[in-house]
Amino acid sequence: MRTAYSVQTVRAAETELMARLPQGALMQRAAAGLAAACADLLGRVYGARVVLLVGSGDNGGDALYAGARLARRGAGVWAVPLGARIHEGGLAALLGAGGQVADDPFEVLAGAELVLDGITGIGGHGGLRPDAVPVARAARGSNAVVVAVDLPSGVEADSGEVRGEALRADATVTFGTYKQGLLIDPAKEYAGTVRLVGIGLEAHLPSVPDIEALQHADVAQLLPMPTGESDKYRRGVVGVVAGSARYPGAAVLAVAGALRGGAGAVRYVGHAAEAVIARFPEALVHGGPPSKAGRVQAWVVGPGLGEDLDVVQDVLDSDVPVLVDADGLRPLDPSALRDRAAPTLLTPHAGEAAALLGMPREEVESARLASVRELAARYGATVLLKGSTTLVAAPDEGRSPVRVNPMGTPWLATAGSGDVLSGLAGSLLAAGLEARDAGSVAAYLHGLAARHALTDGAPITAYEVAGALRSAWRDVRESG
Ligand SMILES: NC(=O)C1=CN([C@@H]2O[C@H](COP(=O)(O)OP(=O)(O)OC[C@H]3O[C@@H](n4cnc5c(N)ncnc54)[C@H](OP(=O)(O)O)[C@@H]3O)[C@@H](O)[C@H]2O)[C@@H](O)CC1
Ligand SMILES: [K+]
Repeated sequence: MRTAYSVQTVRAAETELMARLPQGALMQRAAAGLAAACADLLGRVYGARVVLLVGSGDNGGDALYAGARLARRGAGVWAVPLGARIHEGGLAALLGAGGQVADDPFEVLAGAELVLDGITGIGGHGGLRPDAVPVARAARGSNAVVVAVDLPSGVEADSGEVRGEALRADATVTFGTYKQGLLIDPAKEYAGTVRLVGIGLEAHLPSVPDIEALQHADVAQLLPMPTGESDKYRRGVVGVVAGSARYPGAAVLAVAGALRGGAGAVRYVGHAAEAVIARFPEALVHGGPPSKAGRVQAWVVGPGLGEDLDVVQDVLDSDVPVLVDADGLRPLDPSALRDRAAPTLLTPHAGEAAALLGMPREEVESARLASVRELAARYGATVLLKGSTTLVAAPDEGRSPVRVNPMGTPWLATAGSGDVLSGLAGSLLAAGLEARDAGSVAAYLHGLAARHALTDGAPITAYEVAGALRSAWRDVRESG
């Protein structure tokens, strides 16, 4: 599991730790780890040409002290000051070690092998300021390896947003813990390979992180596996209420996802039974209503329902876990959902989330973490907010971290892909996973399947993603 903390939590832990250490000790630890990572990347430090982009805060200080360490080992190091102030101790250390302040930033960048981006870290807001933009572009356009100090400059540390221009790094060396933005797109894409340097902060961080991301081994542990005693009912039956005469395809795609989620059987209820059976003879089909269709261990309701929304309440009246997606999200009443005894999992995209919260879509997009937490609290449901980084929050007032999906790909923004995801997550619910696990494991497998399907870099269809779920599952199992 990869975990991350908000800036507020990091600063509180830092204050606690600093009170026990001599002044400046923490920054020295950070700089030592940073210099060691740079030495690894350079291979040979002696004679290497290093440029430091230095902002006005401690992030610049880290860069200057690391630069001083490299200069002492024989590197040529030039600082490019980009803030109204500069960390004085760091600058003195650099100059004392034989480093210099660059006369012409563009000239030193043209010959650089390594650039340390210390413009802003957790204290930065908004994109790069105008005077830093041409310098950052020159750094990116050079042949140098760009290493971000703590975070790529120009990204939002907490939300992972990039509001203006940011400096794309080849690698990021982060201190004490991952910052939230390092796990959330688009900032995550700017970070390159992330290396975590321990500075003793760990012991002062709360045991429950603010956010977490599953990795292969976590998913492998959560995947349902049949045992010798399993029959199809013990493995779970998932009921899928989806599709309509107008949108039969949504039913086919949701069933395709459900068949590959580990449940023992899929029971389809709705007006697209012929289309479902034509593609999947193994599905059990019923005309409806869901409450008369026979026992299931979890329901999926919503994809492609169109206007036929009475079934949503019928399903919510059941006493088993229910996943509500797409059209099914329209008629939801928060207090009725909060009163359900069994878990509910909602899977909106940003537009649907905005409608559920009664706010403009842009507000959800610009505060996705806060929005998913708010939705979960208000509706008393686990919420999976789809997007470039899918987020999953439980309705427990922050007791469990928000899960972020590290496996997304922009190729998943394709028609029907959400229908596959809802069938898959519902199947995992029926197989016995908790709602937060079902949602986050489904998002992970779905993203991984898209990557498997994308073998030749050409566009993929939702149906192909469903088909690749088997190889995604195998990939996870083999590594677990
Ligand atoms: N916490 C820890 O445990 C440890 C922290 N450490 C390090 O300290 C870093 C945090 O340092 P920090 O607090 O001084 O903030 P930092 O990111 O350097 O920014 C400072 C100033 O930049 C400015 N500024 C703002 N936005 C900007 C923009 N878009 N573009 C340009 N400038 C912008 C703004 O000042 P202004 O110019 O507005 O006066 C702001 O006050 C952290 O990331 C890590 O590297 C480690 O050494 C040890 C352990
Ligand atoms: K930085």
